[in-house]
Amino acid sequence: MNSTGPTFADLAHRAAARRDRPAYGHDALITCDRLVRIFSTDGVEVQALQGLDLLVREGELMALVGSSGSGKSTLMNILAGLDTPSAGAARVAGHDLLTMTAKDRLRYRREIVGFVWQQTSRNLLPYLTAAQNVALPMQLSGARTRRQDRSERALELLELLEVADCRDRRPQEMSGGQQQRVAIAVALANAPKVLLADEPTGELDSHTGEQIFAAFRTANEHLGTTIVIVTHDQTVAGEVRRTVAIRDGRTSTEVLRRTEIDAATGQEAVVAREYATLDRAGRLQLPAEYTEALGMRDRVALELERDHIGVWPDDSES
Ligand SMILES: Nc1ncnc2c1ncn2[C@@H]1O[C@H](COP(=O)(O)OP(=O)(O)OP(=O)(O)O)[C@@H](O)[C@H]1O
Repeated sequence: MNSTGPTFADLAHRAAARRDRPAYGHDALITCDRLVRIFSTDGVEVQALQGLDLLVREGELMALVGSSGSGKSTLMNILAGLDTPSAGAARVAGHDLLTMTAKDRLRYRREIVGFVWQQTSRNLLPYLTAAQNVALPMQLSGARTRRQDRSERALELLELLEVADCRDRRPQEMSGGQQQRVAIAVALANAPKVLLADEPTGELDSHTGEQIFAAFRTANEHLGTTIVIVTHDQTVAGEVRRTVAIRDGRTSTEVLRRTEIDAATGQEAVVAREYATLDRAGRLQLPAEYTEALGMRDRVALELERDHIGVWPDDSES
């Protein structure tokens, strides 16, 4: 036996350490682990999600960005319980989205997640007033609530989102911005753990968009709801602490924003920093502008330094 190799005791120790290590995403409210979604239409396969990893902590308000076709809506539909992944793992608030039964799925959609869509018309029933729209999900949920309690809660939510004056109006009697705020109240009716919003400001002008974003922030701060917003809107993406970018069905970069106080002036400033996502297999995507600038292709040389890893163009031919 090679005397420099690990001893049996070493191997046992390593195995025990690996076993005791917390599972990936054990403390996250949303865990996507190597999520894959393949669509087949007319014999052509499209890999909309190609092993996407994402963790969202309880109480976070975060944005997802990415170019058209990168997989954002596919991910949102899976998290909303409307679609099932082809492979990988996805858990939201302890619910396994791959193995849920049809009954669990219905309960999940009614009680665990709320959603707000881009098309204002998709969020509200046209023949019900704002207050009735908000009360409806409570009526449909399994919990037995009194009619009076439902209307009180509906009004409280409309007040929180500053649209109490619209309580007796039907959607066509409200502006687009008011409809979206009522839609947020509907989504919050059953006190979901997670609120998902797919381009909620997409059909609105920028000023109204800001008001809608403020409504999400209110929900996050007052009710503690975890919120994930898909957006193309730079103002929205710039206002959250964390923006995750999706590229080709995978998370590629993250921008984190912190408030720092300038030592000299005492003024508060928001500092944003971009990070690349390192997946569980150790893969990371180098930005195209970096690799192109240095003519990097196919192969790069890596060197481990004391506090960083150096990446060099392939010099094997020279
Ligand atoms: N039901 C479907 N059947 C076949 N292909 C689909 C289906 N849904 C999405 N796709 C494909 O999967 C890929 C990802 O689509 P997805 O709608 O998730 O992108 P997106 O990032 O939300 O784009 P956008 O910003 O334009 O809404 C695209 O190539 C799309 O054509």
